[in-house]
Amino acid sequence: MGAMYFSPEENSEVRAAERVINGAAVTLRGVGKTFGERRVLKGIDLDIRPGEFVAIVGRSGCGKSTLLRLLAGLDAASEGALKIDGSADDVRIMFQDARLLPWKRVIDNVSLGLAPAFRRRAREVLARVGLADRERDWPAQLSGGQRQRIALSRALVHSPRLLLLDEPLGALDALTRIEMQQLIESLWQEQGFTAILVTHDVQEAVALADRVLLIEDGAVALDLDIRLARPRERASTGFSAYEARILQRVLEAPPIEPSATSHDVRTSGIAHISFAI
Ligand SMILES: Nc1ncnc2c1ncn2[C@@H]1O[C@H](COP(=O)(O)OP(=O)(O)OP(=O)(O)O)[C@@H](O)[C@H]1O
Repeated sequence: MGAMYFSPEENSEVRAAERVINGAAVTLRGVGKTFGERRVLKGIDLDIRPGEFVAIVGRSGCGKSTLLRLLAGLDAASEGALKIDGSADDVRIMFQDARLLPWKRVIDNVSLGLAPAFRRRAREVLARVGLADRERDWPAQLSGGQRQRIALSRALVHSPRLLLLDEPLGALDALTRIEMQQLIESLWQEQGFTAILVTHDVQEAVALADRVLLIEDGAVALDLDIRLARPRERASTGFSAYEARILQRVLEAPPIEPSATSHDVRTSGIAHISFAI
């Protein structure tokens, strides 16, 4: 039998089928969030498949972090239902700042909350992110990029089924950022978790995500599948076309008025979050 050739789209689907899928499914129905008079998120319906990599983009203040906080269970929705197929312990979140404990060594930061028997696992994860030799260091002895690798290790040591990433690479220089993107992509491919990444960087969204969501005026204004083979070639025409399309759509949206308030929320339903085992 001759060799089989796949178009980039088909190739991407074949690779997805080969991946270990260990991720949690996420379902949102009519999810909204109101702060005082301001209705930040309105009636969001969303189905995220196990193992999917979703990027969320949108103008500053559109509600990206709010949505992630609801998914992490750090905040409660004001309306609607949010369901994550797994337990609360299956969900981990990573922020722009590493939030390491300065008085604990690297290894102790990574194994925080773990029984001593799991220290070996912490060492394995540190080795995987390339920092095995820094386990006895204090966080202050590390660079920003290294600290984010530690934060990533601290999330991964728990083998999450849903990893939430809130602009985790926002403070890094361009080169470190690309290296970290590659690391996150390969860890996601190896471990099969569902990933939801909030980012201001449309190129980062296209480089990493199966699907890019644009939040605008509190709702999902664009839900776009990225059908490009991995690893993605940033200089390719297909890549640039996706990037241009998303960027153009973001720029079409009117800037968010800081004073904009709205809408009567008194009729909204009861907030609900549940984890199905
Ligand atoms: N705890 C809070 N109390 C009151 N208002 C809040 C709170 N958290 C967020 N908001 C408001 O909700 C809106 C959305 O904020 P959010 O942080 O989700 O935006 P974002 O899209 O992540 O912005 P950025 O890209 O700038 O980080 C903003 O108007 C913000 O002021």
